[in-house]
Amino acid sequence: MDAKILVSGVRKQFRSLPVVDGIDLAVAPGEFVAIVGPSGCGKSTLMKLLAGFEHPDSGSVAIDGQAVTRPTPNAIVISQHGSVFPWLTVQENLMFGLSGKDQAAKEASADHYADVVGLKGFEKAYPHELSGGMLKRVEIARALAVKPDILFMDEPFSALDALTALKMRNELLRILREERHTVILITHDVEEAIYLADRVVVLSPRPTTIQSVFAIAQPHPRKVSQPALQEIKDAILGQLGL
Ligand SMILES: Nc1ncnc2c1ncn2[C@@H]1O[C@H](COP(=O)(O)OP(=O)(O)OP(=O)(O)O)[C@@H](O)[C@H]1O
Repeated sequence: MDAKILVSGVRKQFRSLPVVDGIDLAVAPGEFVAIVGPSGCGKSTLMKLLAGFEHPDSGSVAIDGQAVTRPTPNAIVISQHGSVFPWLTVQENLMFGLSGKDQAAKEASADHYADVVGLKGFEKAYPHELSGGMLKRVEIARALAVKPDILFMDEPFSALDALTALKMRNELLRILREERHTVILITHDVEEAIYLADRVVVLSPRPTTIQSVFAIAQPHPRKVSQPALQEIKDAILGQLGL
């Protein structure tokens, strides 16, 4: 099968600081790949290269066989910082970025995705009336509403409390069962990576390269406490020097 995302020999440095040192990675359509690595190794830089926000010094990134030269509309980035517009209601936030002139169709789509992420009844609420977890849901709904092929998620749940983060993981899996997306997730949380992903890529310290890759074949829902997954977790932590 042709790769959805194909990364070939990608290198990047900022002034004299080498950050990404030759990454090769092929991601299949619909695959969920988690990326873990030591703090500051270059994870976010790699994601920006994949999403077209940064350009490699050498090597290439292709999506559907097309070289990535700038951010493409069929891929959406969800970051830890959040980007919900505080002056717009939930519904207006979800309509933002939808093309077409048909206001009623946009409203219907916004309401559908509010429902998908469990925000039914909050369509007219403003962000300041929502909890942190609900805001994250707005962000995920807004990303899904534009029906992207690829979701780039950079520590999407790291600002949430532990319980909400656990809930959001399950929400994400539920949504992915209904709407197929290719997902690249950057996380510091090895358990989160094992719980969600089909493959976990472990990056080396900066300048980063791929140190190892773990395939996770267990069906969902997974229990990270099961022996096979514990073994993978220990191996990943070992790779990270822990
Ligand atoms: N635009 C930039 N200009 C200069 N240096 C940069 C730029 N972006 C990132 N860097 C540097 O690249 C290195 C890797 O940063 P990056 O954010 O990619 O790491 P990370 O693995 O995502 O970090 P963390 O684990 O802390 O989130 C850091 O030393 C950072 O200072």
